[in-house]
Amino acid sequence: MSPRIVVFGSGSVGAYVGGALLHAGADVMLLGRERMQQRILRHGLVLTDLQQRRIDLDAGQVPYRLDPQVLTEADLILLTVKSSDTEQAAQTILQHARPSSVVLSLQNGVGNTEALRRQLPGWQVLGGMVPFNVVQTPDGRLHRGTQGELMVEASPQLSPWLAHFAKAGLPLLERADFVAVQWGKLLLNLNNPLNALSGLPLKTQLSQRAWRRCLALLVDEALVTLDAAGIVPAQVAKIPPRKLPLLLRLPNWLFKRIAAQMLRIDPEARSSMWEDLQAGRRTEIDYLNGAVVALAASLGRTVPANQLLVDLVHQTERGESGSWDGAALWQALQCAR
Ligand SMILES: NC(=O)C1=CN([C@@H]2O[C@H](COP(=O)(O)OP(=O)(O)OC[C@H]3O[C@@H](n4cnc5c(N)ncnc54)[C@H](OP(=O)(O)O)[C@@H]3O)[C@@H](O)[C@H]2O)C=CC1
Ligand SMILES: CC(C)(CO)C(=O)C(=O)O
Repeated sequence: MSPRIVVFGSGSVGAYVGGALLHAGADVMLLGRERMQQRILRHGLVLTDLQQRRIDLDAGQVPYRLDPQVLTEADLILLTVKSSDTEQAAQTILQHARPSSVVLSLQNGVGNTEALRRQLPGWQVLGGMVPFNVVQTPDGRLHRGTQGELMVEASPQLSPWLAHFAKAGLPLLERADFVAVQWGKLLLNLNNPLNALSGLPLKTQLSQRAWRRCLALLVDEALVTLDAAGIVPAQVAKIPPRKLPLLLRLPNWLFKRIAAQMLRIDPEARSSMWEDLQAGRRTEIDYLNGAVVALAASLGRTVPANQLLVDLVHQTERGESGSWDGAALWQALQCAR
């Protein structure tokens, strides 16, 4: 019997990765909530990407479960809940899964693997990083709108699954410097609140210099903080972290020529935080820009631009604030500094 994968928290990323593995013949169970189950019952599981690839799975072919009991059969648990659900998910794993199962977090943020290790002492917990974007489209697809390869913390425990991921078109790039990878990804995720507050698709938002200047400020603050903490972020995209602020500040015509890679984004793509605000869910702001605020505070420093974004997103979660335009936010960030 081939080892079983359970994707715990099968929303945008989980159902996309799980669906691709299922299509490639892996033994996969999707564990999630009613919202995604209903979507799959209505539309099937349809995966598309910016290279026009399409996978169509009928609802009957997709084992989507709501009962965490399925964790008892898991050899590999792919954790894809949002960061605020990690602690509860760890308790559920502890209650139902076998301690011999491997837990691979595919979440954003720098604290999830540590939180899991704290709550699952003695378990094999590994970090993973999803570089690409997945959105749920109104016509029922899960659409991957950007490129990049999955990175995972190097471990022999993953060897039974490497071939399955490769066959699914999602090869796992093993990295020994995983904390650096997580911080490298977090620098890119500093754009999540900007994208969410702009209400614009990622490509449109990043095409506007005002928004890029806001992002450059957030990245500047994070880089200074990481330097002070002795953390060197890894390069996880085409552009090295240190060059990012300079490139982001370029005028539109030059940015489009020099950083064309950054705009190789499907017009449909939006950040996961935009999806959260649309669905009226709690966002991951405390785990993204909030992680920079917390690291700075631990060093007796402040990062006013990132702090302002944390505050604005919380206001928006409470319905006290709406969307912004880039120039107005740029002004507000300048005032905050
Ligand atoms: N979307 C993207 O493009 C990317 C996302 N990521 C990261 O991946 C992680 C997942 O993001 P994403 O897929 O967008 O999030 P989603 O909110 O789309 O998916 C998470 C799913 O987990 C479900 N869930 C939460 N708790 C439980 C539980 N206890 N039992 C069962 N199901 C549960 C949620 O249900 P419900 O909503 O009903 O609560 C939801 O369907 C995040 O850390 C995100 O930052 C990384 C790269 C790209
Ligand atoms: C891929 C990326 C950076 C897209 O914004 C993301 O991680 C997210 O939406 O959470």
